[in-house]
Amino acid sequence: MSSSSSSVNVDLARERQGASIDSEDFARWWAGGSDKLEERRSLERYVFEDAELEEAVHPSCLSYKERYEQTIVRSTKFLAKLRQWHSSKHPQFSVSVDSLREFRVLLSGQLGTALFQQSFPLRLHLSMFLTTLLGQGTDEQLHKWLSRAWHMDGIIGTYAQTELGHGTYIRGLETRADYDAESEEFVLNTPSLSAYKWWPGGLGNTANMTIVLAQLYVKGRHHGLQPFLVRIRDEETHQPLPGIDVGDIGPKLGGNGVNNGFLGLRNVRIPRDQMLMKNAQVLPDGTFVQGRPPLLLYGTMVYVRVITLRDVLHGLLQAATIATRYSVVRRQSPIDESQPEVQILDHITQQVKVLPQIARGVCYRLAADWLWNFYARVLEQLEVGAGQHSLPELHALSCCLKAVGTDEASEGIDLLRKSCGGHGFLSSANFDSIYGMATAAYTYEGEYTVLLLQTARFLVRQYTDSLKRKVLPVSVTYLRNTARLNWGKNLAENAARALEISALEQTRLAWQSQSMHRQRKLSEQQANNLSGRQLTAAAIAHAHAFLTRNALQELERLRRGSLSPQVSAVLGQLVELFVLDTFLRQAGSVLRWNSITGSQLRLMERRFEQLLAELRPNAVALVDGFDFHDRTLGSTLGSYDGRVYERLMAEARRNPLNQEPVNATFRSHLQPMMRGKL
Ligand SMILES: CCCCCCCCCCCCCCCCCC(=O)SCCNC(=O)CCNC(=O)[C@H](O)C(C)(C)COP(=O)(O)OP(=O)(O)OC[C@H]1O[C@@H](n2cnc3c(N)ncnc32)[C@H](O)[C@@H]1OP(=O)(O)O
Ligand SMILES: Cc1cc2nc3c(=O)[nH]c(=O)nc-3n(C[C@H](O)[C@H](O)[C@H](O)COP(=O)(O)OP(=O)(O)OC[C@H]3O[C@@H](n4cnc5c(N)ncnc54)[C@H](O)[C@@H]3O)c2cc1C
Repeated sequence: MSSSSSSVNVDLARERQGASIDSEDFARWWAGGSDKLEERRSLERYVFEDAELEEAVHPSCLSYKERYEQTIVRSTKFLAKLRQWHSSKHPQFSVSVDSLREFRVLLSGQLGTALFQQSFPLRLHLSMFLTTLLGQGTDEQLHKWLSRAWHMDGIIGTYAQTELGHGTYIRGLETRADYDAESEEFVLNTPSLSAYKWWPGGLGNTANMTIVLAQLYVKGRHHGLQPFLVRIRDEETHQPLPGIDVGDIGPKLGGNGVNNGFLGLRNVRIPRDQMLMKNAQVLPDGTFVQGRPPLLLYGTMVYVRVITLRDVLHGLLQAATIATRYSVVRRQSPIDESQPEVQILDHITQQVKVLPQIARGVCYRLAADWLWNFYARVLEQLEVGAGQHSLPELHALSCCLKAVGTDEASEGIDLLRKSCGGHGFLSSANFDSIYGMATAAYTYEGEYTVLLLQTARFLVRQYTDSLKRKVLPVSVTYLRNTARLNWGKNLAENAARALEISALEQTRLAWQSQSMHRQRKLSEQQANNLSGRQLTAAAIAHAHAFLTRNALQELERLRRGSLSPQVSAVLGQLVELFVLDTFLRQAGSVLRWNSITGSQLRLMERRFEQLLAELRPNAVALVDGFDFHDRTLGSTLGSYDGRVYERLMAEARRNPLNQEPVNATFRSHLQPMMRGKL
């Protein structure tokens, strides 16, 4: 349970009593077992009961500079606490990809989001800086840097890849590192305005070191992009070092605690051993040695894409928790004129807005767990240098799931915001910061369309392999199944199969489009550009086919394990709702590629509505089961006690504008204006 149950709103209390599932039972499953649930709750108590971590005023009422300063004050305190707690629980701790992920899940899933609704700059150190060091550093480099970096001993890092002129097309990055064999140093430069690094989180005022992605030149010869470890601020004084031009890029639509920055480099020299050399090396005499495949340089991007699905599903479920609780507390309009006004969740149109978002978040979680395990397997294959590895499949899947997941989670969060009417628009409801973070993820770490095109490239290749009767990777085996839809009794199975057929046909269409343009003697790139609509549609359809099939398969797998009957039943309803909802939202594409009659479609719609009715009584128990602490939700509308109006009023009164009866602008401007003296 998230917080005290004293004076709970009566409607909310009645919902809890009337549920047929036990939210604690669900919470144990959701957390991965009772030990994990208890461990997280004890950590939350440890952090949230610290008064120093509370905010005196709502962050939306602070200036940009004040917000940065307050974020630093609180985030350093928070990280110190988190470290103490972590080392008491894990005394034998060693830094690894797994442990970083665990730490990152703590930061993004619950605690980090709770305390820093617009995120905080030190996150980049823990996510991208450490991950790149781990993935791209040699053993000697790890020995030298990793422990210091983990403990932030004189090091606060970030990851500087994007430039003012280029984010997507990273081969076009302009920052260069020229090797000087005499001094055994690299000389780094951003030769133009468009070469300035632009966007890295924490770069503005916080980081004193960064990994810089730069084009390597040795004796004038180009050796592609490489990562360099560059100190940008003095460890003691924090002054920018000679040749460094650094600052913050300014307020954004969301994530305003992140301190995204710019960086110019003029003849900045670093020792040879500060190029991260796990993949490629420059020997002292300037000999360039390409070790592992150059593509592995992109490893950090794959990691963050894999993990982003999990980040955004948490945001979606936070928004769904807020909207669900509000929807049972809020009463508006009677359905039957002779009866009192109903809880807005009793309007079926409200159920359509809220319940599918819960189902979506849960099924994204099933996909995110699957994707993480797949990522870990591929990492092992790469570590042992296996000739046959699944990196292309992982890249293709992580791209389309990151793209579609961030797009649909953002869309879901905004729908949930709108489902709360006017109050949903207030910053104190907290949809703005949840949305801001989710929609940022649509762009960062690979923009939506660009990632879809990467997936499509893989799909078309697999499709042509299928024509040659080759064995296909597991996530695309359906491309070989040319059977038409065989409508059966299991509606979810029909829907999942129809989505696979749509994905297959979209891929075929994309391939045909490319081939048609190639026959007109266009280059491969021109043909790809002209087929862009078909290619992106294929990648979106593939993501939907994967997400629905994966949800059905994971449900079966989990049911073979130790699910309680209650969790099994409600999970079954959620998975079915997700599959039917995906099918109905994609009706245009589905009907284009499948022969489905009007009455079959009506059956789907009826079952969809039935599922809404079945889930309605358990809606509150379900969102309680996600176990978001009130501090995590940070919302006047979504707190555990449902005392919405009291909290709205209290938050309004806390607003700095209400701390004095008459604002000074009355005398300085309003009154003179009324007297015609302005
Ligand atoms: C509310 C909830 C939200 C809560 C959130 C809370 C949590 C907050 C946490 C905050 C911390 C995280 C903050 C993250 C900040 C973002 C950091 C960034 O954006 S950093 C900046 C991120 N920037 C970006 O992401 C930039 C995006 N751009 C790119 O990634 C690339 O330039 C490109 C892929 C588009 C093209 O690259 P190019 O070199 O031109 O390649 P070609 O197209 O010519 O393909 C050649 C071959 O390579 C293959 N291949 C390609 N990639 C990969 C791969 N990764 N692997 C494997 N293979 C790959 C490809 O398949 C092809 O194979 P084949 O067909 O030949 O066999
Ligand atoms: C909140 C936030 C945090 C970030 N943090 C970091 C960070 O820590 N470190 C870092 O290095 N970077 C960071 N970035 C940068 C981020 O990775 C890039 O913004 C992102 O990769 C998109 O690149 P872009 O901005 O160049 O967009 P562009 O590529 O310029 O996109 C603009 C439009 O062009 C289209 N387009 C571009 N190329 C193609 C193509 N080949 N085919 C079809 N359409 C195309 C896109 O679809 C889009 O519609 C961050 C960005 C944000 C928003």
